[in-house]
Amino acid sequence: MGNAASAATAGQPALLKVEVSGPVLSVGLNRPAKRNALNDGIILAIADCFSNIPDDIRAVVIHGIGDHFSSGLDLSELTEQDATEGLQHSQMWHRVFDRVQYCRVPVIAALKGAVIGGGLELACAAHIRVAEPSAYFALPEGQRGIFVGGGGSVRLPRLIGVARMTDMMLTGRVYSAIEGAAYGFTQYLTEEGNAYPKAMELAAKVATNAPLTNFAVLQALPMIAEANPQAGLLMESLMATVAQSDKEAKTRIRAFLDRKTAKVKPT
Ligand SMILES: COc1cc(/C=C/C(=O)SCCNC(=O)CCNC(=O)[C@H](O)C(C)(C)COP(=O)(O)OP(=O)(O)OC[C@H]2O[C@@H](n3cnc4c(N)ncnc43)[C@H](O)[C@@H]2OP(=O)(O)O)ccc1O
Repeated sequence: MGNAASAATAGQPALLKVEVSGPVLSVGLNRPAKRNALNDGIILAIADCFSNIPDDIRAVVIHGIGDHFSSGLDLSELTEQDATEGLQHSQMWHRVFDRVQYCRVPVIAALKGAVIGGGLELACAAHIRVAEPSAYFALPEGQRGIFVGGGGSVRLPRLIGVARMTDMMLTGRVYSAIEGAAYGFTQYLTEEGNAYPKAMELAAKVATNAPLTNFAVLQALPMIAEANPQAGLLMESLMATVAQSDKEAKTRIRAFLDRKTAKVKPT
């Protein structure tokens, strides 16, 4: 990867460890000594990385180097901010996490250890979340005297509901990996140490889908799900028509009919 923000500078390790594995881009938050706290440098590196996904990449895995996904906002950067700077800071995070959510290809988050505050908000912007038992989820903003600023109040209630997020924010309740799965925050719960390999395996799998189907799932489905039913059904028909008219769909359907492709079986 040639992006400047993720490159190591003057003896400092790169803030992101970016690796290519076939059609999958692996993006590791790389500040383990600070539990992958999100400072401006790492946020800008994420923006840079997600703005420059190479054309041949078909899926992205985001994960944390070390024992944790992320301890959230780097609190040492907040102490000097006034209200104007705070607003700019939060809106900068919004733009960056939007790049993750509206990424051209599916983004899978592999979660372990602390998934806290802004780290949880980053995970919310991914399309699939995979956790291992060490993962725990918390919003300690109330204890820090702040509010979520990375889009969490928009994305998290849509995943777990307003009531659970309210409880997390008011009481500082920490959800376990099992609760995260039960409440629909994560879609996969693996054995310890397996979240990243599982995320990479899933990424390799989604990378084999027709790009137009993945595009429809990432870009159209969220809008359809929030639209009024009539508008939603119209958008669905339009998207379905575009996808099934594509040569790729015709080739894939022909391959199934000719018994040249795998059947759908339970795993
Ligand atoms: C308002 O506008 C916003 C807000 C936001 C988003 C807000 C948030 O993210 S709020 C949540 C902030 N995070 C926390 O409160 C978590 C704090 N960290 C911990 O509780 C622990 O460090 C731990 C994650 C549980 C890990 O514990 P442990 O393994 O024992 O490690 P430590 O010894 O505690 O830490 C090692 C080292 O890392 C430093 N560190 C850890 N977390 C942070 C952090 N979040 N910020 C800064 N530094 C952190 C810790 O100080 C230690 O440093 P040393 O130098 O002492 O080694 C978004 C956008 C907006 O506009």
